[in-house]
Amino acid sequence: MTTLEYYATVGARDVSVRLTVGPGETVALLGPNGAGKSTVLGVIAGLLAPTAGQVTLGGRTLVSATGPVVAPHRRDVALLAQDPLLFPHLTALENVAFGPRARGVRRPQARATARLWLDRVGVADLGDRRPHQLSGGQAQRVAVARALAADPALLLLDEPMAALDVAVAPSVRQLLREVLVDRSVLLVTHEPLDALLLADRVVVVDGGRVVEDGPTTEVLTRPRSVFAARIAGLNLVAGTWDGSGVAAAPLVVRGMTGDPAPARAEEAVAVFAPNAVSVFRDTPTGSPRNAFSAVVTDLEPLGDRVRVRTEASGHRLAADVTPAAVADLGLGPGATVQLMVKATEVTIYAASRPTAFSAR
Ligand SMILES: Nc1ncnc2c1ncn2[C@@H]1O[C@H](COP(=O)(O)OP(=O)(O)OP(=O)(O)O)[C@@H](O)[C@H]1O
Repeated sequence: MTTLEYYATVGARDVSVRLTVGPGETVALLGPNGAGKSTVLGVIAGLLAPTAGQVTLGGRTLVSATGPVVAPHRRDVALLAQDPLLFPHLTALENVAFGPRARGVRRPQARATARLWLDRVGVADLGDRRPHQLSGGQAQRVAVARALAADPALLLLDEPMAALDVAVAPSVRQLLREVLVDRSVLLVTHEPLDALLLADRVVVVDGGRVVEDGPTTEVLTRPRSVFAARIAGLNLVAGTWDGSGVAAAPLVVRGMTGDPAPARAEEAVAVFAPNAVSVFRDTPTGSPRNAFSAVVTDLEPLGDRVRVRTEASGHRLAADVTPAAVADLGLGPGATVQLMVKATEVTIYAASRPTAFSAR
């Protein structure tokens, strides 16, 4: 169990991130496309050099913009990507034994370790197969065994379930839940379920900067960024607290202030669930509710409801309605609607951000 301390800038990509992974902690790194997640993994794995800052693992400097660099294979870091990337000419057992062998472990012992790991990941009977004789899920299990057989101080997971069949992903996710306990892990994922089930803490990056960093349940139940709100399935409008609502011109969203309460003129967010939003074709008169004019962009079935995605003056807002309402209102992409949400359904809190890191 080791601590990763990362603060590094990759100038050419305008990615400047500070994060830590504590001993035995799994941290999910989330963010939209192009946010900088792969850049962070690349710096840790030794594929990219930072232009400022440094990365240490267990107190050992892996890379620093000004100092020496530890070669990638000596970093004590294992990477599990969405593609298992097994050596095609080696059997599953030999693939798993490769890590211990590379560390100088003798062949019989490396094979014994590999057998234990294949058993642990549920494919003990597939040791003699070559990668082309394995299904996607089996190959990813072997890749998990290979990453862990080397007993790395830090495990990097890059969308580990993304390439798997939806029927197989849950069992691999469950396997990771078991084997990641007490390991230091940095997990890049687009899947909220991965973050919820696997991560102790979530770091959200956007535009090359950290915009949120906190315990998983805290970030996903009380998001402060549009991205975290989206993966948590919540609507979020960010703006300025004007004393009675969050002003995000031209919208003003009124609601109940939560903790931390915003100060006047301070950045604040208004958060509300899609099932709290009602959809109308015309504005009901005399309503004390929040009302936003919006255009439907997309409809998605969601259990016994339909999620209606809309754009309201540059804000993406979702409403969950019944299929009957979709038919009655004639909803479809391009339809103009009025969204209504009661102030009692909206929580407003200050959007204090993690301190920005700008080593340059
Ligand atoms: N090979 C590259 N050369 C130059 N710029 C790059 C390269 N790869 C990524 N970038 C840029 O670096 C920034 C961060 O990209 P990065 O790939 O780290 O994001 P990401 O969060 O991993 O995105 P995704 O979820 O799409 O994989 C983006 O502005 C991107 O355009």
